[in-house]
Amino acid sequence: MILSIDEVSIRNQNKIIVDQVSLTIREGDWFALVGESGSGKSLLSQSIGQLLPAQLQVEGSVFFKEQDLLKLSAKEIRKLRGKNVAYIFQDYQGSFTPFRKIGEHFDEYLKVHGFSSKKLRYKQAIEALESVGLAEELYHRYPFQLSGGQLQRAAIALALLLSPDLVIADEITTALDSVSGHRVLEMLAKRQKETGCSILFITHDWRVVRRYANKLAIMKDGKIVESGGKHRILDHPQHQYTKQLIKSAPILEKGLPSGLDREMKS
Ligand SMILES: Nc1ncnc2c1ncn2[C@@H]1O[C@H](COP(=O)(O)OP(=O)(O)OP(=O)(O)O)[C@@H](O)[C@H]1O
Repeated sequence: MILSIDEVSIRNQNKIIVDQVSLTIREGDWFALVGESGSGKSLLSQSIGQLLPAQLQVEGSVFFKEQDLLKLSAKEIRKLRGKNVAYIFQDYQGSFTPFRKIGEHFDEYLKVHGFSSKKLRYKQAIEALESVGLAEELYHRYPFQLSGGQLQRAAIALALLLSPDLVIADEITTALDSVSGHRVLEMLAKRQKETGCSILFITHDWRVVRRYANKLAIMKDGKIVESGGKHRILDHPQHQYTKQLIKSAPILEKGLPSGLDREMKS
């Protein structure tokens, strides 16, 4: 077991936004978290790395390898983020500082985490870029000189640079066109195979769930209404809300996995 979220609640002054959520992520899982907008998926994922806005309070525990992340000091959680738990966000531009070259981000990240040899840092950065299909020359470019898809792939390379055990990906393809989005996901899947990391994947896209996830949890109004293996949930949804969601995703209702593949590749 990599991560165990136990009865986590998140509240602001007047209401409970996430209500006693529990879920478990195992080694190598691609765990999809789906549900309606505003149900608390992003806040739940931010609570794992203590990234919640200061005005929100969190209760419960988040065990990562027997360590309760919610109890770590600011310094301890900073050390863990990136090295053990890495985030990729929808806003790929926000992952990079506009006036610093792509390579400088990799260099700095490695330096902070104790890689003292400049030559080795360069080698590792180039390998990381190449692992997501990006050429060496992109190391020397500024973020604005890359396309959205290239930037998001660079963000994946950066997130996976230190081989984290868990990658939290929050709607990472929403801002991309479908071809670039597909490429980004294929690269993430390839890197997952290579590194064996687990992925907590927040999405609205059922085609992505169908294609990549092995586990699934459905969130509504701050609660998990159903969770389990992907096939069990897609083929035999129990909760009324899950049934509704699946029904409103026409590609799933038709039950055409091969049709799905055609669409994803077009
Ligand atoms: N900083 C904040 N302070 C107070 N409430 C917030 C804050 N951030 C988000 N919320 C509220 O908490 C609820 C859950 O937000 P969250 O972003 O986690 O939803 P989500 O399920 O990720 O939605 P989406 O799929 O649209 O991204 C929403 O009602 C949102 O308005």
